[in-house]
Amino acid sequence: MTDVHKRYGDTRAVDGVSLTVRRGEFLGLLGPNGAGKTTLVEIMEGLRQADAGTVGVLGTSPWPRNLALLPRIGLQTQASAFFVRLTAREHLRTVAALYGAARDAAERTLAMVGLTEQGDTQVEGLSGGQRQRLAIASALVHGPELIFLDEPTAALDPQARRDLWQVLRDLKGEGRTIVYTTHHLDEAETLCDRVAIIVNGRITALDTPARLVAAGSGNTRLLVPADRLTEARARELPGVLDVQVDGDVVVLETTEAGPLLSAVEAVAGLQGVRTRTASLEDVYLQLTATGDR
Ligand SMILES: Nc1ncnc2c1ncn2[C@@H]1O[C@H](COP(=O)(O)OP(=O)(O)OP(=O)(O)O)[C@@H](O)[C@H]1O
Repeated sequence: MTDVHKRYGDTRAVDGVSLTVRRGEFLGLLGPNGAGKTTLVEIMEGLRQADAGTVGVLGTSPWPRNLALLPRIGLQTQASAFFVRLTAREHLRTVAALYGAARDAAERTLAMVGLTEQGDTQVEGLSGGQRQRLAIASALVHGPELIFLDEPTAALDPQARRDLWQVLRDLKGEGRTIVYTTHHLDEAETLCDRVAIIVNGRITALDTPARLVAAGSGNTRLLVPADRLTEARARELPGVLDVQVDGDVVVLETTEAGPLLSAVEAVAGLQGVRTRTASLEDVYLQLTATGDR
């Protein structure tokens, strides 16, 4: 897409975005609530019309609504619709039939998202996380080339989240293209080939997680139990750039971890002290700190 704009009244939800997703790529869209991620994805999906700019999906235009694209893309949105009176299996078979997918596709996809045991449960009797997995299954059942997932792991418990990561890795391994939004930065760092950080309708960073982290702050953080070091005392230590109290730890930021560790050892001892190098979350917080929320 090139120079895409979308306004709602005075709100510039998408404000001049140019972005190319490569085939087989796993692209993460990150950004604060209201940054414009969903609007951007809905434009790519053909669910919303851009005010300006050009959009191409799998070599064709998604708007006006392009029926030929539907079998080739899979969508899971934050407001996925279900046939609530059907069982999970019946729901998925119905979706599979709508797309003309192979007969065994529903069963395979149920297993893929770990819902085989819930196959005979009515959709309205599924838990929030199970419904979310069914929504993901509905996006995948017809084997689409391009998959859009909007916060797919939001309602999932830690084990289900890890299981879905594996499903996503397998899909990528099959050569499928995945565009997904998430607020889990650890997840984006592990899964995505590239991430785009969106603030106020604009892409403020777009690169591999490793390069974004390397280009961000190279600072190291020392985490010291708060019962052993006060914030004021921490600020007096040599080489400390910043101090923050985060629950029961004092976080000291420095470029020179060695001398600071020695100073911390002298005043507080090293028991329970941890170090943490920069992560995608640190870069994200830096880039989004000045954005209006
Ligand atoms: N249908 C709409 N009508 C009016 N304003 C809208 C509409 N949809 C979104 N907006 C506004 O556009 C901006 C971008 O919203 P969008 O849902 O795209 O953000 P998002 O990044 O997906 O947020 P979240 O992380 O909360 O899902 C917000 O300010 C939102 O209030």
